[in-house]
Amino acid sequence: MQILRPITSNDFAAFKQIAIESGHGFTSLPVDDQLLQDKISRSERSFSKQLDKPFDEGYVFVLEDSETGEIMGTTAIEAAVGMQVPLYHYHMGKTVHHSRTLDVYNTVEILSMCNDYTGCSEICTLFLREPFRKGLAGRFLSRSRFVFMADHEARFSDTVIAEMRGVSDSQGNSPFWKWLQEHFFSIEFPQADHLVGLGDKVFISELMPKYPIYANLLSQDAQAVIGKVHEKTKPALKLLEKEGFEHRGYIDLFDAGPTVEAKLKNIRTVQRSVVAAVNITSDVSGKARAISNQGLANFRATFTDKCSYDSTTNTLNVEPCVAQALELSNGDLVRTFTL
Ligand SMILES: CC(C)(COP(=O)(O)OP(=O)(O)OC[C@H]1O[C@@H](n2cnc3c(N)ncnc32)[C@H](O)[C@@H]1OP(=O)(O)O)[C@@H](O)C(=O)NCCC(=O)NCCSC(=O)CCC(=O)O
Repeated sequence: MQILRPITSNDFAAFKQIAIESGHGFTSLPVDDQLLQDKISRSERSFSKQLDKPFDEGYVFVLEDSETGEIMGTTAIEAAVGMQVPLYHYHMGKTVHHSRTLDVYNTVEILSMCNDYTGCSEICTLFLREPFRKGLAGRFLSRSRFVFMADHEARFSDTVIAEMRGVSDSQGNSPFWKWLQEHFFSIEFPQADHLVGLGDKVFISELMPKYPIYANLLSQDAQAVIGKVHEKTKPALKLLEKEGFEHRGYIDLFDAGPTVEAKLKNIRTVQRSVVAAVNITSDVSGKARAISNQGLANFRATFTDKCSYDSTTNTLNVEPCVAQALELSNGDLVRTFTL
């Protein structure tokens, strides 16, 4: 079975392998042993903290094949972003240049730097290793975060964002960054991206243009990637759009990838999942469902067709192997949704 659970220090080697595979532009997973270890320790502390509101917790999950022990992928949730180190975005607005005398009316797009998403929760670090990108695993990995958030609502903000990886090539060249580099910075995109991944963002406030930028003054190549995602990130965006996430004009400072947002309570998986009592029984089969045990440090979730939901009794019938994998006993409550 494929089990989603909190990361532990034993997962370090697999986590590092995922950081290597994720490549350039995947800011939240730099290949840096100390940083990856720190992320794991911070996650372990976050899962065990007693809290009634979010601050700077970071929850990291891994998807494990319980038969082989192989780690298939990872994902994470930041409880509240920008609280320790400022979180910057460009917001795309419009300004109108109008001359009645000359009968000229031009609408120009303006990029203004802001910290508008400070305090929001962020889903991030979604990565399923290439051999496993088939079937329902990717969908499960993305959507399961929302059931965790629904079950531990007080730990998160009511607004959830996702910063989508923007366009860059296999060498890590980003057309948007190239323009910024030429005019304001002298370092390469992978180095800037790496510094941000390490949390070292001071250089942004030191070197970033201080005034709003007219988008039409950027190079054509830079303009073309504003609000666009990396080819490999299109499935991740599609999954979020199906959940109701929207792009409201915020983009990443460096690669111009879109940041999308949704209210936690409006996310489709939150709305459509149900909390049901478990009935452990043999020979059950039905539509594939995701099931979580609603735990915190002992959070476990899986997806299976060895289950069936009875809406009249609000009961989820599951086979013993499913109950065992999720550490469930008869009558325990689970959150479940159809995949
Ligand atoms: C994102 C995942 C985990 C998704 O897994 P899979 O690729 O197996 O998913 P899938 O079920 O095959 O595809 C999901 C949905 O995307 C659609 N889809 C597939 N390819 C597409 C394309 N090129 N353009 C548009 N849509 C596409 C599928 O039809 C499906 O929609 P239907 O359901 O309608 O059939 C994976 O692709 C991955 O690891 N990608 C590389 C890493 C990455 O870039 N991660 C995001 C970084 S940005 C980030 O982490 C923040 C965002 C976040 O955390 O969610």
